[in-house]
Amino acid sequence: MNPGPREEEGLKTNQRITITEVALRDGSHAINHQYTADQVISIAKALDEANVPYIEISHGDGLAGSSLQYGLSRTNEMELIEAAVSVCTASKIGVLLLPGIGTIRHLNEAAKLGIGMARIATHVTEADISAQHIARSKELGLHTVGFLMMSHMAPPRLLAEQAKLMESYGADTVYVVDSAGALLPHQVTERIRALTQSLSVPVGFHGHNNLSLAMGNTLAAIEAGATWIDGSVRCLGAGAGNTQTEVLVAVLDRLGIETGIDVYKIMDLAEEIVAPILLKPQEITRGSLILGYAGVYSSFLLHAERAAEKFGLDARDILLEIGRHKAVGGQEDMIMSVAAELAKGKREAPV
Ligand SMILES: CC[C@H](O)CC(=O)C(=O)O
Ligand SMILES: [Mn+2]
Repeated sequence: MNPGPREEEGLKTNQRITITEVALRDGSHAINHQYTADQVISIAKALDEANVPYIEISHGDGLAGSSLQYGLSRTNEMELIEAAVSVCTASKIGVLLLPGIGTIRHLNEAAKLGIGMARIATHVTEADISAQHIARSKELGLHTVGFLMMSHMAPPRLLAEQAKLMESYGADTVYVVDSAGALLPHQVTERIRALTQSLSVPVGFHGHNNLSLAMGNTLAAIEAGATWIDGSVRCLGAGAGNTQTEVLVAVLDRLGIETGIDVYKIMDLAEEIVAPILLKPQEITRGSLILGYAGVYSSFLLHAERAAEKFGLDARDILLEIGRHKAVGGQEDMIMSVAAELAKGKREAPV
């Protein structure tokens, strides 16, 4: 399959990378959490046939995210998880859980459906709230991942301390998560290195493409020692989306880095099954670019666009203000209040 010479310099070619496909979870943000069971079945089946090791399925904000605050799911996520488990033979289904949004009860329920992985996500400086959930996930026999969101907001040393906490609670892998797509390649390198130097467990990377750096950052992460990588077919994810899985698989194949994923099959499912369900192509629009520029949560984009329409504002002004407030995941309600304040200021400004 590999068509030509490999550019191996700098990357270890004997590395094996484990890919987690997130289009059915992070991609849920991009389609307003409107997945149907039929869509999930056809995507999961095709990912399984392409031999993708892990497929994450949950509301975009993790288990139990379906709410007025984060957006209501069209289909109960447990139904989606069950449907995906029933059609997968090679791929394992994973879930995302943000302690406080999802609870141990939701984790137990998902485990009963036959998942193989749970990723426990916290803000980058709040790893301590993951202890119980990581411990329970381990008791359930799941591959357990600590997922440190908004990693651009912590310097490498602090990030490594937080990762170490997750490892001490039992995490099998810890991820650097560039939720805002704000990290630059050298900052990814520094962060991944800080983790690989202080942890005994593998390190992962989850990128967003708001600054068009998802692929570059992912390669920097791999070069710095990350061996667990997230991708989304057709970039289907929050903001400008994630590292595009089918492209990543092809690039890694050219580099001689093993993923076990069938290059043609992952391309075909991207083109034939996922592309038709996109509401619009995952482009870097001025809105998503601002997310990376201002360091704002990628999943805030559609909320900010709605608030901009409601208050007659430019979504970029709202997102810049949210960036100044250093809002973290879970603070979606701030978007409407910030927009209301900006609109008030605009009305009251002297003409
Ligand atoms: C709100 C959860 C979030 O979408 C998780 C994630 O994928 C990220 O932080 O990038
Ligand atoms: Mn994400």
